[in-house]
Amino acid sequence: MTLRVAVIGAKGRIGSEAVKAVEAAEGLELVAALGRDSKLTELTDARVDVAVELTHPDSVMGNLEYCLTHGIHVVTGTTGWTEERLETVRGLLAAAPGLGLLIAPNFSIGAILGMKFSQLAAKYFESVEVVELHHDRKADAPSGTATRTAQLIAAARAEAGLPPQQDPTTHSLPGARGADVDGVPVHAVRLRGLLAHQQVMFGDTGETLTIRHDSMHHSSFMPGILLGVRKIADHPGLTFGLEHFLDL
Ligand SMILES: NC(=O)c1ccc[n+]([C@@H]2O[C@H](COP(=O)([O-])OP(=O)(O)OC[C@H]3O[C@@H](n4cnc5c(N)ncnc54)[C@H](O)[C@@H]3O)[C@@H](O)[C@H]2O)c1
Ligand SMILES: O=C(O)C1=N[C@H](C(=O)O)CCC1
Repeated sequence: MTLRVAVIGAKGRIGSEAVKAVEAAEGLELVAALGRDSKLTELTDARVDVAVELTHPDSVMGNLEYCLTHGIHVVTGTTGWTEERLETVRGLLAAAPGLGLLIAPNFSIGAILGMKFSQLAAKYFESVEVVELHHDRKADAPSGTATRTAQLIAAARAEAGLPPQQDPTTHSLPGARGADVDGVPVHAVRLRGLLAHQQVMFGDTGETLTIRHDSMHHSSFMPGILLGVRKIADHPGLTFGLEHFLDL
């Protein structure tokens, strides 16, 4: 059966790459490509099965609400997730049994493995800091990937009974020690020429371990998006993280 797919945010950096990927994919048909000025009714008019949502933290909630109240599964990579927003989408999904929503902070397989390796390493090191580096047009900071990585590390540390990290710094400019995500410092670099990069730095007595991932091109996200599109109908409810669709 051919899946009828839409891309919302089709003219954006990742959305335009997703349009090409869906068009080239076997078993998928691109039936709608929406930009900022498009009407969401185009989705229902085109009888879309799965919408790939790649827009902006200010737009994503409205798009998800339309899809989930009109019988359309969604795969989104848009960032800016908070517990409050997740509660809202859980409510929408509760009213739409059988529909699936995948929220993927990162679609790149390498980035997902980097998160997994960081989760594994977390309990063995006293210190950890996350540095994420992105292009200069990125809307949000820290990145969704870095936030998720820090949350996973913090949960693994807590589960292992590690105490909170100590920071003996007594003199610093505000922001110099990064943002605090569940006790893990996260530093965000924005630089023209970069795309999406992250290094997780662990330290303990006499050694460090750095887990680094680099996305050099938006094509790195496409296999993950296509996997999400193909699998989402079999995963009703909310799935947070593409790792749940991988055999990790
Ligand atoms: N999860 C991942 O792997 C991954 C990878 C790359 C980017 N992203 C995220 O995807 C989002 C988009 O990133 P980008 O670099 O492509 O940004 P971008 O600004 O290049 O593209 C976003 C596009 O969405 C459009 N848009 C905004 N509101 C819209 C709406 N209501 N309806 C339709 N279109 C709308 C904009 O006009 C723009 O063309 C960001 O949140 C980014 O962090 C996620
Ligand atoms: O380019 C972006 O913007 C990206 N956003 C995601 C994030 O915030 O983690 C994934 C990487 C690219």
